[in-house]
Amino acid sequence: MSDANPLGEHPSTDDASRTLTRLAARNLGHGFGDGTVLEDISLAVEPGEILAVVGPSGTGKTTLFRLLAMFEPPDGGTVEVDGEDVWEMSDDQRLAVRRRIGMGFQTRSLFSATVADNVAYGLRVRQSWGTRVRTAIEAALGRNDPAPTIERALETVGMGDKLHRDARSLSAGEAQRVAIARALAPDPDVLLLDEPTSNLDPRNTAAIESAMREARNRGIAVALATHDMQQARRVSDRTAVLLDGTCIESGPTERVFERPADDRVRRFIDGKLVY
Ligand SMILES: Nc1ncnc2c1ncn2[C@@H]1O[C@H](COP(=O)(O)OP(=O)(O)OP(=O)(O)O)[C@@H](O)[C@H]1O
Repeated sequence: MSDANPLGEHPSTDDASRTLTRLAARNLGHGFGDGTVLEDISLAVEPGEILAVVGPSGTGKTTLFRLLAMFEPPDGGTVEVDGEDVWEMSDDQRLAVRRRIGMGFQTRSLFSATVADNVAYGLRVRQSWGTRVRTAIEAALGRNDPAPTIERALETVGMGDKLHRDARSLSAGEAQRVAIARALAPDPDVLLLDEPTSNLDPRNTAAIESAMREARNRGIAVALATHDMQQARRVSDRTAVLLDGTCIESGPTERVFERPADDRVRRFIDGKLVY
C-alpha cells in the first residue's frame, strides 16, 4: 500500500484515562477454498481517528474486518495490536484484547428484550469473568447502577429516549443505532463498523456518523467499512481504497479525494468505475 501511514504517530486525545490502542494489518492475505480474497493488505487504525476502508461490493471489506476483529487467523501476514501479533498471544491475552474492541457488523443482532437490556448485554460480554462476578454481587447488593453508561451510549446515537422500548419494535435504522450503542457502551479502545448505515435514511445515517465522530473525539480508534465514497469523505480522517482484495491507495481523506494517485480511485470517486 502506497502512503498507508502504517506507523503514524498517536494523535492526542482529551481523555487521559484511555488506553491508546493501535490496530493494524500487516501484509495480510486471506482466501476461501482455492480463491484469494485479500492480498498483501497493510493498514492501521490509530487512536482518535476515523479510518474509512472503501471499495465496491465483494472486494473484501467484511473479510478484512472479520480478521481485524480476530474472528479467525489470517492465511498470511499478521493482525497486530500495538505492534504485537495477536495470533502469537495466549488465548487469554487475545481475549483480553478482543474485549477492548467494539464491533458493529452488518447482521441484525439485537435480541428480544428492551433497548436498555440489549445495550447492557454489550457491557456484560466485554467484562472479564472476575469483573462479571463482582458486578453480579454488587447488583445483588443493590450497589451497581449501569444505567448512566447505557443512557450515555444511547444518547450518543440519538436513542436516549427509547431505553424501555422492545428492540423488536424498532425500525432497521433505530436497531442499527442501538447495535452501535451496544458496541460503544463498554467504552472500547477500537470500534470496527462494517457498513453501519447501509440502507438507512439520511436521518439515521447522520445519527450514526455523529456517533462515529464522538467516538473519535473520545480517543477511540474507529474503522469504518463502506461502499459509500461520500460517507468516507464526510466522516473519515484517512481513507484506504480496496479493489479486488488489495489496497490500491490510502492516505489523508482530503488528499485521496482531491488528488488520487491511482486512476481507478478517481473513476471510483466519479462513479465511473462500476462493479
Ligand atoms: N465464508 C466465505 N466462504 C467463501 N467465500 C467467502 C466467504 N466470505 C466471503 N467470501 C467471498 O469473499 C469475497 C469478499 O467478500 P466480502 O464480504 O469480504 O466483501 P465486501 O467488500 O465486504 O462486500 P459487501 O460490501 O457486499 O459486503 C466475496 O467474493 C465473497 O463471496
